[in-house]
Amino acid sequence: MPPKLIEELLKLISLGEVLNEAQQKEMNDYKFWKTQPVPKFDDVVEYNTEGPIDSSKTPKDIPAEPLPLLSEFEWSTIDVDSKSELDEVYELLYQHYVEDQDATFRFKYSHEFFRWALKPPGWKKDWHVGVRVRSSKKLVAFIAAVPANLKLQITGNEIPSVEINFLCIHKKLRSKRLAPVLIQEITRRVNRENIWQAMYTAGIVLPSPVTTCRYTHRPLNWSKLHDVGFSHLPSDQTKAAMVAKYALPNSTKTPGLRQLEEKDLEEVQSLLTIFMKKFELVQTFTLDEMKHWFLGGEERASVIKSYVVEDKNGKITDFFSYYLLPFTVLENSKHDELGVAYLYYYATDSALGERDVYQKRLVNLVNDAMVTAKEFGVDVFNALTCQDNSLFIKDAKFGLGDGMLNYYLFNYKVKRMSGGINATTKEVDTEGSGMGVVLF
Ligand SMILES: CCCCCCCCCCCCCC(=O)SCCNC(=O)CCNC(=O)[C@H](O)C(C)(C)COP(=O)(O)OP(=O)(O)OC[C@H]1O[C@@H](n2cnc3c(N)ncnc32)[C@H](O)[C@@H]1OP(=O)(O)O
Repeated sequence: MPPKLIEELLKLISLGEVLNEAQQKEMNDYKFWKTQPVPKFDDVVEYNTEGPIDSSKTPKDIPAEPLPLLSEFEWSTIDVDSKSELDEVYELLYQHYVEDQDATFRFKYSHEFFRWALKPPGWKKDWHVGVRVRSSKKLVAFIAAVPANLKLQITGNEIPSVEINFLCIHKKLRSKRLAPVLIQEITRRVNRENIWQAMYTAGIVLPSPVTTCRYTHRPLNWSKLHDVGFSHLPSDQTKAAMVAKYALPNSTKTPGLRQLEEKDLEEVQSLLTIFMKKFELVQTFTLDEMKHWFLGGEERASVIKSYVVEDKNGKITDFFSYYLLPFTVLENSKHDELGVAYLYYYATDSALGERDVYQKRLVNLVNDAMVTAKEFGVDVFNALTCQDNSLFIKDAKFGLGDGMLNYYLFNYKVKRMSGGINATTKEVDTEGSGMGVVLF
């Protein structure tokens, strides 16, 4: 049984889960969402009916002026190159973003993380949208969009899109219908750039998920997780047995494993493109985007770690990446930070061969990823059940969390796909998933 408090950690990671709105409303009760171009819960979509929901508009039809706000508030485009403005976003998210029930853990965003997450190639300042109190200038709400190209593998349809993230409203301004205003304003700003589709994830159920994935976690430093109070000792176990269970080798096992370098990008792009054919919905990457997302861009952000396996002939056969986003631990005498890694994109040419060999390869790669992650102070390694993660989750000793993450597309209907879990039991489905996109 995964320890109770690790479950809470997973809830925390599952954005929005803490809102306790798991109870699904009827479509008609979604006063805002029922007015938006999103599929209804009972819409049945087949491959031949996939496509935009509303394709009637051009940028000329979109108002040039921002949506009206109540007079005490004003729109404020955030300059993420400004340290003081990033500090304000940090402060807002730190105090008001997602937290566990006891408010013991909080995301510890760094400026570097924000710049990596908010400034990929094609980023627009206009898409980092804040709301301030007019009189005090205090930042009280935020939402962000970044460009992303999505592709449906079965139909071959490409969808120029944005990914929406970091929607956050000050706790004192909740339930005042400000979220729909933020969402409509970011939609307006994106539409002005002739982009009509978006992808986003949330713990809560909205009309209508493309798929639902589950969080899983793998303790790397069981003792520390126990120290900070969210890893309970099962009654039939000893501490030593738990530490031994999660012990990892000191060094990686796969011959030829090394950090990704800029010279590898083209080869990794080809490997990733072939590997991604396994999934139904994927993100495609230009070389510039690969440099940003996997090497940390010009700044070489250290929040993203990427590795490749180079065989004896100099060919790259495998690739994996994960990003680091620690938690601040409140009110603990021993530790004030928890290292957390999230599995990001990966690819392996073994996927083209026998399933057993592929599955074993994935387990080895993920174990190696975790060995490298220990060097960066990672205490717990998380993965969703998207991609082919369900093929290694059990063997690599990941525990199932109770946090669910729903994936959504705005203004595009697609056939629902597997999220790597059984729709009824929510247990891991060893057939893998159709979702190839990873958002953070
Ligand atoms: C083409 C370009 C398109 C671009 C846009 C694409 C869409 C992007 C969509 C956004 C993707 C974001 C991805 C992320 O960042 S997910 C992370 C969300 N953030 C958090 O969970 C942080 C903590 N919570 C908060 O800050 C607030 O509770 C938020 C801001 C979440 C809601 O504020 P508040 O609690 O004060 O509510 P309200 O009175 O203003 O508004 C109530 C309405 O808002 C609907 N609601 C509630 N939560 C969410 C949610 N997570 N996604 C979409 N809709 C949400 C809700 O169903 C209701 O509508 P309806 O039920 O009446 O219909």
